[in-house]
Amino acid sequence: MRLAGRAHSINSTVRTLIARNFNALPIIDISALIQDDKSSSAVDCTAAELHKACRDVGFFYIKGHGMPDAVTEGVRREARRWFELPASAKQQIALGPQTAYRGYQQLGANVTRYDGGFQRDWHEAIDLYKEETDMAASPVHGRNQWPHHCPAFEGALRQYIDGCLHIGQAVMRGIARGLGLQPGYFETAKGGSTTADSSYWVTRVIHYPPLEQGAATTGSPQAAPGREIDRSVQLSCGEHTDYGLLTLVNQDPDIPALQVKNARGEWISAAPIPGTFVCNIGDMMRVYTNGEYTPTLHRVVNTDPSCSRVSVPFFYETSFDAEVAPIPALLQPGEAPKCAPVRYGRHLESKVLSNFELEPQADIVAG
Ligand SMILES: N=C(N)NCCCC[C@H](N)C(=O)O
Ligand SMILES: O=C(O)CCC(=O)C(=O)O
Ligand SMILES: [Fe+2]
Repeated sequence: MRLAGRAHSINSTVRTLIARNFNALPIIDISALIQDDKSSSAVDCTAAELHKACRDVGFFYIKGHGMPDAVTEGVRREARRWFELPASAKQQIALGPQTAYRGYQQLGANVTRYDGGFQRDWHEAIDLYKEETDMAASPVHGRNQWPHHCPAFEGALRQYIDGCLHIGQAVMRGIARGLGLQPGYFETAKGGSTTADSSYWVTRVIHYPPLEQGAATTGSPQAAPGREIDRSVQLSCGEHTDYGLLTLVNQDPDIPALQVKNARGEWISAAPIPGTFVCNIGDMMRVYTNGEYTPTLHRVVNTDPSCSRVSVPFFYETSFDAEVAPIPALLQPGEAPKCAPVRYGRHLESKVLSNFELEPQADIVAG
């Protein structure tokens, strides 16, 4: 566990820079958190491992999460079948401003900001969020477009989301403890409580076809002015950090494609390990910890021309209205917060509204 007298923040910044030269991602068994064994020293050990992983890497695998393989595999299998449907069937649940950005996005519709320009992501996906009917309050509020015509897929997704909410809450209890806070800190946080019920969760069901032969996947893309798309580089998903608290990635086995950037700028593979989720912290954790935990850049590059990959990341987030600010108990006496408070919902809106190309591109062949 963390001790009360903490190093001055300059030291902690230096330590973070050194420590972020990781070559591999830690694997953390969270079974003690899932069992919620309050008295157990196993919970303290797990919390200490989470603390080190969040501070030094920002990414880790979790095992012992209790979600049966049948659920993680089932949702990927049903997703794969759904993506094989004809484009016209998939377009019936197409997303746009009128669907609160919930539903299907075809190959190339998602873009990632890059040094002032934009780069097209080579994936198709279904985006779902916590349902919120007060549509006037946000452009992302609305109902989901569930794949109603595939009841097995819809059922698998709902079961998967319930399970992920439970795991997300348990891991956040461990992270709170690792920070020296009450385990339920994020559940009762002053700026907005985050529980399995209140989390403004997101899930993306993603299909990554192989990259086109000869596509450039390395090198620095040209900065493009305004919203111009840089076509010199093709990545399955461009380099980014996630927007909220905690991401859980359920990925196809045997296809290493997710890559995590260390402080030397090297890409470290987050290759699939059966029975685990890859976990990472998002932008809100940087604010809560006043920069001690920074979200790690990552990208997806599916270069194997014989493999098409499915992943189902689940984003466990704060409530939509949460006012996220540095946690006072984590500051040194007299230390001024350096991270400005953020309303999570506003941050999410700004990301989502810049993620889609508004005009369909003639050079994209609908999958
Ligand atoms: N909900 C989350 N975190 N989604 C992450 C997607 C990252 C890619 C997106 N085009 C972007 O530029 O952010
Ligand atoms: O597909 C993956 O492995 C991760 C995708 C991702 O980083 C995201 O959607 O935020
Ligand atoms: Fe991500």
